Amino acid sequence: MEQTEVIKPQTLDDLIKILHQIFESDTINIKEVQNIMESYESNPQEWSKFAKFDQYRYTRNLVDKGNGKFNLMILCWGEGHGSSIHDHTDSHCFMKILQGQLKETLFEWPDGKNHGDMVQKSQRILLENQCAYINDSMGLHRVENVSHTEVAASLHLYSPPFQQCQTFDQRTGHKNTVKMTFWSQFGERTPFEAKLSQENN
Ligand SMILES: N[C@@H](CS(=O)O)C(=O)O
Ligand SMILES: [Fe+2]
Repeated sequence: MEQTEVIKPQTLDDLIKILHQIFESDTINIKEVQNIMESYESNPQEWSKFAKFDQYRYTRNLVDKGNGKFNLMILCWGEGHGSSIHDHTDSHCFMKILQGQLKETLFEWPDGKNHGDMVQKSQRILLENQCAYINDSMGLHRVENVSHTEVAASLHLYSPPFQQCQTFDQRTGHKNTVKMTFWSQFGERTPFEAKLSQENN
């Protein structure tokens, strides 16, 4: 049996250091990354400087550029906030819950024949410290903070990094390409000029 080393990151900085080491290699082991992200015990003192919320939409806050190999970001979800159905531009997507809970709904890619509702594959609630994984071969997803009383925060790693994705209309399967924006980068609010003509997904 293959032996996977279990390294427990002690802090968020420690986790980032370990991720840099892992992604130096050209081949990555999905389970290994997922396990390491999961074994970091979320400590808000370590990440609150990145967690900036907006009243209306979930925010994407860049934490680390992973030497060009990955983007690590914290997404902040107010009560009732959710994403549209979207893909991940052929990248790996790891998503760890830092605070609260998120509902993830998986959908099949529309096949262009059915013009009705998109086909839902599964649904689950992700709990604090859990780390989910998705890529385009597994389908599309929508993520939601369904709580009316609690906010949520999640740590996302995308490799390779990407700046746009496709969003899908649940009722028709029609798609749009959208640019993705950072609400903040390294703890600083993104200046207005840099955000012009960008949207959230
Ligand atoms: N993939 C989405 C967040 S999520 O709904 O998985 C994003 O990066 O904005
Ligand atoms: Fe996503």
